[in-house]
Amino acid sequence: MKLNVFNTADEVLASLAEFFAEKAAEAIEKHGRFAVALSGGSSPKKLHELLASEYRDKIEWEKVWFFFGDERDVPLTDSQSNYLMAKHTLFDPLGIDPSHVFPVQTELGADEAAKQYTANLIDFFDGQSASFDLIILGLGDNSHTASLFPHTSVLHDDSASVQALYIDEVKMNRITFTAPLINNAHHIAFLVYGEGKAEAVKHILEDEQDIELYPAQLIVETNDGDLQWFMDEGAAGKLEKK
Ligand SMILES: O=C(O)[C@H](O)[C@@H](O)[C@H](O)[C@H](O)COP(=O)(O)O
Repeated sequence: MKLNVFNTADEVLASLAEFFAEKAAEAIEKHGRFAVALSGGSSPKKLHELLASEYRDKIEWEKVWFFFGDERDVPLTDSQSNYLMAKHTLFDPLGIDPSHVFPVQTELGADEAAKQYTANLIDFFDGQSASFDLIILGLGDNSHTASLFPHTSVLHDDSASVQALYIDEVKMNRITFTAPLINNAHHIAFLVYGEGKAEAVKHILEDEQDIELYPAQLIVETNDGDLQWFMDEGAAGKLEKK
């Protein structure tokens, strides 16, 4: 696992954008496509905007396939939709072919949408266990990532799949990759900036193992995958070891 700590959020975003481009080039070179699962929330917005501007001509976007590590159970036209955020900040500015984007079909209802997404992944990965070239993750100040929230049943799901569940903390259904599905990726990148995340970062990286309290501890490097953190000094501020 590698910690990349920068002075400012802009430097964090620039570094992750470059990492995205490098992994895209490697994957396209190796197997002709780049499959990436995006994170929701607000942190990735500026990353998307950077990719859509500075990297417009530096990545073979027609060979990139987009998925979502989690989604809120809202219409895809709802301002809370992770898909809609990515559409506005990345897909539309780059003119991404909609057939290269896999929204969670929330119009089916959360349970059916999760089942359908799991089936979509099996199909996309030709019946093999889904192994994304890159999964981008955020970190909530309560130590959740994707929609793996504290004290929820999905934390104990050892299937590499997509699950739907009601999250009391946010009073809504969420659809989420399980930890094994995330951990099966070749590259996992946490994008975390701001002092508000410092406590959660310390819990994940330095405190005792307690996945019920700190679900992002579930995200680990596996044999052929690498895990990197892209943080600013604010988010890393409570770490003893940097
Ligand atoms: O759907 C979501 O909300 C995200 O996938 C979630 O896991 C997010 O990454 C964290 O909550 C951090 O969100 P911010 O980037 O807005 O702080």
